[in-house]
Amino acid sequence: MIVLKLGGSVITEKDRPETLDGDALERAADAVAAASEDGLGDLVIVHGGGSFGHHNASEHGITTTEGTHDVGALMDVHGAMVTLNRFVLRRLFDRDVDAVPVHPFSMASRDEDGNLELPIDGIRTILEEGFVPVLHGDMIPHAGAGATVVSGDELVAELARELEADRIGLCSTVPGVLDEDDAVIDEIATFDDAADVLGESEATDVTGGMAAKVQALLELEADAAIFGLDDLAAFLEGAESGTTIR
Ligand SMILES: Nc1ncnc2c1ncn2[C@@H]1O[C@H](COP(=O)(O)OP(=O)(O)OP(=O)(O)O)[C@@H](O)[C@H]1O
Ligand SMILES: C=C(C)CCOP(=O)(O)O
Repeated sequence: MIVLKLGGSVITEKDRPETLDGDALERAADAVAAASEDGLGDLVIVHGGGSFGHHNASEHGITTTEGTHDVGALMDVHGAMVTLNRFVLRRLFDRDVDAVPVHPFSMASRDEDGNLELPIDGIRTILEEGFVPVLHGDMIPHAGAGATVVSGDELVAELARELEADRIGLCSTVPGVLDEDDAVIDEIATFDDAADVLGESEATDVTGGMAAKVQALLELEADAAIFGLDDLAAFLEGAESGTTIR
């Protein structure tokens, strides 16, 4: 069982609102299709927002904790993510990957403390029937706050826990977590290992950039990797890639 996130920073041009990075998305889809042909096993894909979602959320002042009851604002963010989801699905579908959409807004929620609840049975059935579920960062109903953003990284962590993933990969625009000299840090075992270099995204991002990613992955039992697009094929083939979070 592999849970893979295609970072919004990879598949979109994150600093230009609602602009796809078509070449990068095609390369990512090629890697997934090639690995699937070679008998990858169960795969769940989650994609982030990049220039879809983050800009809209930021304009409306919505984050993972600041919610909205304005359905127009909610649908603005959700609609952008659904649009991006269609682009991702189309590229996978064109390469004979049996990818199907799973929209978190319609199934997940947060309780009053902000804890994410993600019913997993439907996703399990999708996998058992041989499809590849493709989730995405989204808006979700949030008790007492209307609706808030859920990041792809939170979804990855929850899916990995619930599905007892063997491997977790976050493909981002950087080749891994970088140190102060921009060299890839091979391994991170505690937040303090990298706290000094972990920052937010350089582009508009309402979900916390690299620091939030590492924090979420450290809480998991299974090892996770953060790597760039050049390493996606190798990751799917089972190689260690980028930064391993233990
Ligand atoms: N130490 C670090 N090493 C690498 N990247 C870092 C570091 N600190 C901050 N960053 C920033 O984190 C970004 C990656 O996080 P980001 O959340 O943008 O990625 P993503 O998950 O691919 O995109 P999205 O959140 O849109 O899905 C990098 O582009 C960089 O700007
Ligand atoms: C709706 C939004 C902003 C999606 C956020 O997902 P992420 O890019 O994985 O942080």
